[in-house]
Amino acid sequence: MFSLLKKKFFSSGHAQPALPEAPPATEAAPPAPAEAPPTPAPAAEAPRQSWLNRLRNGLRKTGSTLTSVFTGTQIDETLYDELEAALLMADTGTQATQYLLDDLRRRVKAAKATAPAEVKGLLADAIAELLQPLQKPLVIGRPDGGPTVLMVAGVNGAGKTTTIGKLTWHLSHSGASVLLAAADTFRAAAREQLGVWADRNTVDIISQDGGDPAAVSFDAVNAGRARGRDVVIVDTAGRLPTQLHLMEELKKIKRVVQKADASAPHEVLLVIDGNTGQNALAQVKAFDAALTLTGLVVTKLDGTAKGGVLAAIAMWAREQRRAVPVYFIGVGEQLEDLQTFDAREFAAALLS
Ligand SMILES: Nc1nc2c(ncn2[C@@H]2O[C@H](COP(=O)(O)OP(=O)(O)OP(=O)(O)O)[C@@H](O)[C@H]2O)c(=O)[nH]1
Repeated sequence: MFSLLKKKFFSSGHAQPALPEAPPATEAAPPAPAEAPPTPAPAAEAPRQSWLNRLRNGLRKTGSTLTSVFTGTQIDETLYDELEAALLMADTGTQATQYLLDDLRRRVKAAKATAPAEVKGLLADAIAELLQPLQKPLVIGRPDGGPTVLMVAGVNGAGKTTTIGKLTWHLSHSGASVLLAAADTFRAAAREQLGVWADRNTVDIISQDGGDPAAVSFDAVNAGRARGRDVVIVDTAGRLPTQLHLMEELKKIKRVVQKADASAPHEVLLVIDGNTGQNALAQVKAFDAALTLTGLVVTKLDGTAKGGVLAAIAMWAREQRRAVPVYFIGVGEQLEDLQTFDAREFAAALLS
């Protein structure tokens, strides 16, 4: 699931996350490690095939309109027109739609395709190729042994905290020790929610009632280094890009994290709700302008009719001439519903 640099991560079996040291005043102590583990079977044991089935099911609403285009008998302008409408309906956006149609026409010509069913296969190839640059593993571990700091942002309800909880679980079971920072200092429920994930995973959490989110993040990075943690994950409060003061707060968190560790944050991740389609793309642009994102997590691809947004994001990243990988995608609320993004699997699931 991750590309883990440290040797110890490759050892067989699951390293137990280390117990935290005596907690400082601001820290909520994790419960006894005897606490029952969160949910079902470990991801490593969850067959990729079952995940692919869930992905296919999740994308059915998006895919059914697209695949219906290929039920005719001829490859003609009507087919391309219908495909254009279907791609736009799937929130692929005008640029990516035009790009895919042009690319598809070239592929159809080169393959001398004569049946719509062949065109469907060629479209899957075109989508997979467009999405390919989004596929990249998240690298955890630093040559100097310091913690990899992940800063996580997004609008309210996008799935940040849940994603962090799932990632923590996956990381812990890969042998990485994690420390969480509850940088939403204003909403008690948000801290509690992160605290539940910390409890479930038996990892320590730096949290503060009120106060400055940047200060909590600063403390967490220092604590992560002092305690030899492999990963520090900073959960920030949800915000809209239009809330300029809150976007300034995010920038400040990033700056202050940098003060605690000049090479951090090593990843600035935006969590987006795949169900929000083009709106999610607008969020990517706005958060990127404020923070320079290094990666994305797309949640709630279960039951969405807007799965084409990944193509729109790929097109945007292409224009930026920058890799902004989609490290993970989510198709549900269970631990194993968050998995790495694979361009070809996604394209195949979309058109299955
Ligand atoms: N169906 C589905 N639900 C999800 C997925 N990921 C997260 N959720 C749910 O989305 C809801 C919001 O998730 P949170 O993790 O609380 O979102 P957040 O971004 O931290 O929200 P704020 O703290 O308000 O900013 C929760 O009910 C999650 O269980 C997913 O992939 N699919």
